[in-house]
Amino acid sequence: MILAPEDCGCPYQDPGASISNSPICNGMLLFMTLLEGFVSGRCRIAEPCRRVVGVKEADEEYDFVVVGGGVAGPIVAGRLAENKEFKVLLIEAGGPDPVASRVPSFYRNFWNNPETDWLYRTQPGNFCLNEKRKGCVWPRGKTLGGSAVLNGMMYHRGHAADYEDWVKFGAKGWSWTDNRAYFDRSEDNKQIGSVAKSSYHSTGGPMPIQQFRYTPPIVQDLLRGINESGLPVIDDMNDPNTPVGFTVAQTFSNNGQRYTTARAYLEPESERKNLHVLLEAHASRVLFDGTRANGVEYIRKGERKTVSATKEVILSAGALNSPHILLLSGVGPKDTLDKFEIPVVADLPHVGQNLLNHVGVTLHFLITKENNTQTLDWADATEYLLEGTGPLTADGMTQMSGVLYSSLADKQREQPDLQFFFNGYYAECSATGAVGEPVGDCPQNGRNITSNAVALQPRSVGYLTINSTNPLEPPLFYPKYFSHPDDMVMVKDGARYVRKILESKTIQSKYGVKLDPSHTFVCDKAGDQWSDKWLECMARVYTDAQNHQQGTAAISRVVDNELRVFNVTGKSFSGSLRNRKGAWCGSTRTRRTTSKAPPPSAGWWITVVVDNELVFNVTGLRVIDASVMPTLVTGNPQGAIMMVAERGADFIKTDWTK
Ligand SMILES: Cc1cc2nc3c(=O)[nH]c(=O)nc-3n(C[C@H](O)[C@H](O)[C@H](O)COP(=O)(O)OP(=O)(O)OC[C@H]3O[C@@H](n4cnc5c(N)ncnc54)[C@H](O)[C@@H]3O)c2cc1C
Repeated sequence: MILAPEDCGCPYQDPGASISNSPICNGMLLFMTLLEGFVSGRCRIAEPCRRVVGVKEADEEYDFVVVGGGVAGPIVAGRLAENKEFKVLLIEAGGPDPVASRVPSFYRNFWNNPETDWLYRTQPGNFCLNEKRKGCVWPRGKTLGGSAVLNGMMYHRGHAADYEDWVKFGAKGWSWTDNRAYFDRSEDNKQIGSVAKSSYHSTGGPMPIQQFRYTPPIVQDLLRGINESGLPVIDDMNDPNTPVGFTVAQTFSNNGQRYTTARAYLEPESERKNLHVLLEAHASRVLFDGTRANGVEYIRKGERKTVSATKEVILSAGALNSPHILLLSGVGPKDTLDKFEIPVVADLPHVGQNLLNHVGVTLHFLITKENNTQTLDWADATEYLLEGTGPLTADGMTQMSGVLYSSLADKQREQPDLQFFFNGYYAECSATGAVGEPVGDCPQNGRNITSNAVALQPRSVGYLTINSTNPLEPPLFYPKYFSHPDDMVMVKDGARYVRKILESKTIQSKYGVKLDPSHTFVCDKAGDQWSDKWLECMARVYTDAQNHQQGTAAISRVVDNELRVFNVTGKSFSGSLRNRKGAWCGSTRTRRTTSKAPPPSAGWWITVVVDNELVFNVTGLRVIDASVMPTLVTGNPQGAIMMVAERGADFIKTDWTK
């Protein structure tokens, strides 16, 4: 019965990138291809009638052009298109949201796949040394849905103190209280009254939030072990009354399926005619008339094309790509632009700076009381296809997380600076679907799991820059991990908590967990296991470069409080930002400036009084994504990025509906 595709009442649509290319299931083509075919044949998963597959070609002109269909872009485009007067284009470099990625257990199947991942790596340094000095791997989603197609789906809003830090950084009007309504606007919490309380969650937004339908037994045992270790077990990481503790996280999911913002906020072109989605279109630069952004150049099927934006261009290409596009467009540090002979539109020294990311150590363990077998089998696959339940509805141990204070944390602020992740028991691959199929060709005693201890407030700050003017050549990423000694202190503190948990009575008696010698041997000479020196060696070799990059076009450095790109050029000044009618519309700032920009030819602008002279901002250009978040949120960032996108869309709508 499960073999036959269902009749969904709409023609079959492109299912997007396939898991058959997944490097993680190398050599398991037959079973994985069959399973994927069955998944694509289920109406409630593939939803062909609701599928966004993109327009064949873009029109010549739109009111708004949004670049990047990841987490932020679909929210911005979807919210703008709610106004029927606006004509909106969303440009995405990758293809459609892969249907198979809706199966939560295929969490890792789209990593390292050139069809869905930008395949980024950092520049090498004294970290990620297991990668043979080639830097760290940074998976980044290249598909409609963006990095949310590759991510662990954990929903976290951060802590109130995070947004106090934003305000301290200069992001006026971005406190927890200011942001709260926009978190609420996006959320449709399915567990209010059980796991979540209505006082800090909401319903009715486009994004479904809930725990997965399946939790592997080891997760419950880990929570028992955590309790035995005297560490807190809590219901909800978003409850401000329990700022630290471990739990089964709530996720961006519904009915056993992953939800991206592309799925939650976009509708097919047939239903929303004023929103076009252009897929497989790589935006190469923003086009300007003077300092006014008026379009985007993109590369599609090997051809360079342009599209006009009569009102605004919005960059939502993520913290690694939005600054890249800015630099290629002549918005960035003048010396860099001069070096590559890119005409300077705005000398903004902070573009690409302030590259922040959580960082930690991955510790490898063996469960000695179990064999290393595949978690995915026919029975689980059938259960998922027929009932929408079972191990395929979850991402194994990844659904569990916790946050704690390191020895450096300021507990008064209730801002934890450590986060913990656990990995294993993924129902992601199988060659035959047989129960108990061994993992790999060489049978091994002991199941592999890992745990990560991560610093949420690292002091090391990186940067990115360009290596060429070729838009298809990736930027250079310098994360500068562990360049500040505090970061290592936090990571070591975290690793010791992991030890405590995995050495707890329940975990030892049921699973017999021990460190995996095939990984620890590298640091044998550094010192005794768990000693300071050994931990430092482990952190530098098995660096956990998280995927929470933020800050590269930060509010108050690159964009103003309403996410408009600055172009304050001229002399040092201290003045107020006013609109054409003279109304005050922004905070005063003082900065060194170099040259004067010509007035924009059309559209709105903000004037700035500079020693009695008038200069004009870059107009018609905003950045709305993780790039603008000036300091790290202490938790998984997608929830906060969604809040930023909701606010950004609101700023634009307010400006253009006056
Ligand atoms: C493996 C992994 C696990 C994660 N786990 C979690 C988690 O559990 N919870 C959580 O909250 N966060 C998690 N994150 C982080 C989260 O996914 C990101 O922070 C978030 O997706 C960033 O959103 P964004 O909109 O800024 O960028 P993205 O989601 O990366 O979207 C950017 C989009 O722009 C497109 N794009 C880029 N350049 C161009 C161009 N030149 N032209 C056209 N399009 C372009 C990209 O293809 C992409 O679709 C994880 C991330 C990864 C990679």
